[in-house]
Amino acid sequence: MEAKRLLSGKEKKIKRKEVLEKKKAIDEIIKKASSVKDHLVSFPPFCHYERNGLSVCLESGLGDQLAPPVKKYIQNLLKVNMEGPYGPEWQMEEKVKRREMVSPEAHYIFVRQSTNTTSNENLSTKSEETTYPGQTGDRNRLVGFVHYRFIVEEDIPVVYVYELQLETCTQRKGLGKFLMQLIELIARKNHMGAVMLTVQKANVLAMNFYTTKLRYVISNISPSRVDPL
Ligand SMILES: CC(=O)SCCNC(=O)CCNC(=O)[C@H](O)C(C)(C)COP(=O)(O)OP(=O)(O)OC[C@H]1O[C@@H](n2cnc3c(N)ncnc32)[C@H](O)[C@@H]1OP(=O)(O)O
Repeated sequence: MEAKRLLSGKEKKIKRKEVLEKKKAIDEIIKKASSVKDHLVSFPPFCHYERNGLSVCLESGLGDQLAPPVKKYIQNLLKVNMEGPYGPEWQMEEKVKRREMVSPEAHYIFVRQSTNTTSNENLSTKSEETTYPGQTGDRNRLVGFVHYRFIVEEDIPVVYVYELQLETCTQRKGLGKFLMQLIELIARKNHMGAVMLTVQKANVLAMNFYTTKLRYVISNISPSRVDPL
């Protein structure tokens, strides 16, 4: 049996007030989290990652404060990593990503590898192979980044991971998992209800990383639930 009772004018007013108060509280949470310039400060053990032959340090950044060589680096790494999975859609997507990159809402965690921490000749060869524009000769060269934002999805404040991008030489060394753990800690500390992200179905390795390794589940509002093709 389906039953319902229409609300009186007074009840409707109370309900509307409750909804507005909830929205205001969520907006405040987002505003507060977004106003923090450097989320890494709260998690000192996450400033360095030394495992599996990898030695890197992390630093924070903001979309509207990126230096030109860093912007170039981001664009280039995105092209290297994402042109394949996006296929013919890449040209359009690249323009979208360029706009997203510099948004004042964009928070970044940059991964830098100190080139003089290794005496390994192979690594210096590798860094030559993967030299990206704007960082030739840089002693602490960039090797990856996370772009995340604090937004509201389905009335819930969430950390949305726009990009997690690592250079090939730093992949499969646990760094991606480490960065996502940091994002989850940032989410919890800032009272977010979830961590969300979008992965192209064609990006099989990343799908596997999020769903199998990190046990992320497909959201009810995912386009893939509406259009499973
Ligand atoms: C929201 C988004 O940003 S979607 C786009 C994600 N980014 C990309 O696709 C860019 C290219 N890829 C990358 O930058 C990285 O490989 C990431 C972010 C996908 C994963 O980060 P990594 O540091 O490589 O992952 P990490 O080492 O922590 O975990 C690896 C696990 O992910 C899966 N995985 C990652 N790379 C691979 C691979 N090349 N082949 C098979 N499985 C892989 C496996 O389950 C693997 O577990 P295992 O090594 O124990 O077998």
